[in-house]
Amino acid sequence: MLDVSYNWDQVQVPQSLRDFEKRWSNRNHPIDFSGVWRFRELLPFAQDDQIITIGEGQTMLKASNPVAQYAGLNDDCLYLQYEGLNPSGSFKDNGMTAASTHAVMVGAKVAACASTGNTSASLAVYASVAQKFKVVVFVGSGKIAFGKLSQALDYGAKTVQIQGDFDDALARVREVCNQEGIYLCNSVNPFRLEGQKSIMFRVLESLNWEVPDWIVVPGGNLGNSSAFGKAFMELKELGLIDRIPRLAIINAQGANTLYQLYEQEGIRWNGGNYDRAASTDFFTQMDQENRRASTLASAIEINRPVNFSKSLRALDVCNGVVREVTDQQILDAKAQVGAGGLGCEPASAASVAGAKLLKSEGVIASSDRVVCILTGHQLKDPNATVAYHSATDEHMDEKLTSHGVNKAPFSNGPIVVENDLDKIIKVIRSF
Ligand SMILES: Cc1ncc(COP(=O)(O)O)c(C=O)c1O
Repeated sequence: MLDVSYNWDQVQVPQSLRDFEKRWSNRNHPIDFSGVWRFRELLPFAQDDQIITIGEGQTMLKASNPVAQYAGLNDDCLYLQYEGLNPSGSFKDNGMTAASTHAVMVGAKVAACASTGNTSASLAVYASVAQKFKVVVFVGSGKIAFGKLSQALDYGAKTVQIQGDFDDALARVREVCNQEGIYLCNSVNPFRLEGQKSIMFRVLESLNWEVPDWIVVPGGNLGNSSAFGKAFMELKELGLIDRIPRLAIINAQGANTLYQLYEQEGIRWNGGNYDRAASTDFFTQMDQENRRASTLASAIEINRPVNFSKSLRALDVCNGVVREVTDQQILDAKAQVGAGGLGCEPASAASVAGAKLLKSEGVIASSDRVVCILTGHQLKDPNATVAYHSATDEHMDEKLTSHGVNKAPFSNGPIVVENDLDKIIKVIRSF
């Protein structure tokens, strides 16, 4: 795994974090307008005129009391960082602006990624805006939500649907990139993680540069969590913050490799000397048994996270914990996030389900300030949303039940009424 490291002595980092904020008023300046490049001195690998941006990172942090109550936290203690507001509808744009910039810097003519959907949507939009390189995306068959697939197709990416899941697609795209000299845009690309650090810069900025107690993030390929750990490590090193929040990474139960390795096998970063033999044995056994990830939160349906080692570093830096949540917990939390004002896709709601779980365990206190990252927009996966809300006591969607979702306590299904004014009014009055 490659890591980007800077010689900070040679970077003119603003002395006050507020200097980044001031750039916000400069709305006509494309680089200041970006919620990633506004912080460019903290990811200083490109010149201003090399940056490819579409105004990503105009996202917001919002306290949500309904969601706080659901998770068992006090009012004003739970915040949602809404990364679904990005141009392609997910956090991936934070990383893809950085990877696309680097791709053009090194003269790439073709870029590629494997994707559970959001990475491909994001790469496709940057390629269509930059018009400097072509894109090939690899997706597993039947494994991608339609909202996401439609984006890749519409932005003109060549889409290769291979028989297999995300883990298969990623293994193949890495081979293809090596063999064909194609620029790889999965989060194994360290420049992507540089862009994703900015999610934490914006969280801190929104909290008036006060460090929260917890950051809770869904874990799939573990790029976000790795980037967040690096962001806090560097901010502390630069003297821009004086303490580091705790990090909770939340796996879906059906894709819980990190949970198993960190919480059950007890593997720790240990200054970089983590127990490689134990993790290699784990993955070898996984291959021998052909164990496949399976969750309705398709964005995190990943069993072989490429950023495993970097996430161990992040957990070390942030005194972190890892938890697993069921698809039932994820979809219930998702419905609460939606009803609380900011819709998200299933994977994102793992963060809220995880915060609730950690509160019930007493790991998170009810007065802790907790930031849950909503990684993707609600419209990415409407099938999951409609299936949950259409559930009744008599009928549950088969796809839900096959993933252990047997009830929908927060469903809000459509009410069927005859086309008759009196009957419609009767129904409305019954609300
Ligand atoms: C919506 C959403 N949430 C979470 C993740 C997982 O993020 P990471 O791979 O950085 O752990 C993804 C990755 O595809 C995603 O699309």
